[in-house]
Amino acid sequence: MTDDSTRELLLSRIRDVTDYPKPGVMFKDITPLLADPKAFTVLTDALAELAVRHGATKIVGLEARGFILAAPVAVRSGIGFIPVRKAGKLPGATLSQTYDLEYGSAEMEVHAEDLREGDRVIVIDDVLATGGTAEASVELVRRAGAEVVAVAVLLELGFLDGRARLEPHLRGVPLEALIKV
Ligand SMILES: O=P(O)(O)OC[C@H]1O[C@H](OP(=O)(O)OP(=O)(O)O)[C@H](O)[C@@H]1O
Ligand SMILES: Nc1ncnc2[nH]cnc12
Repeated sequence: MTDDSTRELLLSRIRDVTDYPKPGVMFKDITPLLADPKAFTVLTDALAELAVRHGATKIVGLEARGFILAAPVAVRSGIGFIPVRKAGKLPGATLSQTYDLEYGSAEMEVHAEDLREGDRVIVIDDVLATGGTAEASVELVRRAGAEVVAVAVLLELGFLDGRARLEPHLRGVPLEALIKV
């Protein structure tokens, strides 16, 4: 469980950048958190605890910031890491999914052989904004035959209503946000 002091520490290490990458966007920059080993460790431990609590057998991280968070969680929890990459970066046979996000649209891919029926996947990312990225990742994991047991993010941007968009697609799967603004 994430207590108030943990949430306060994590939130204090996220920097607001106005009008980035486009006018009107309040960008939540996690680089100060990554540069603070105590905060990064607290974050890794909290996400690893979620992975274990939900009985995950695979950790899916979303390129690029999701990789930074999910990789140490995989090591900490002893669970395998599966990268979901932006299109065109994976060398093997892939499944792909297009999606919209707060400031654009994109396509994500996963190696088809990395996920299969029986796998219990926790999807990890840094930010839930409009929910488009998370929705696409859930779809991708399910198309690969695996089960999504949780979606976990560091920060939920409540004012963008991503949770409401995502919930019908989650079909009861918990969306865990360590902090919400
Ligand atoms: O909820 P959404 O509106 O879909 O937005 C959330 C996504 O946006 C950011 O990724 P981005 O594609 O900017 O890429 P990056 O991780 O490579 O910086 C962030 O890391 C999430 O993956
Ligand atoms: N406002 C935001 N800050 C950081 N990452 C994001 N991804 C989508 N919207 C974002």
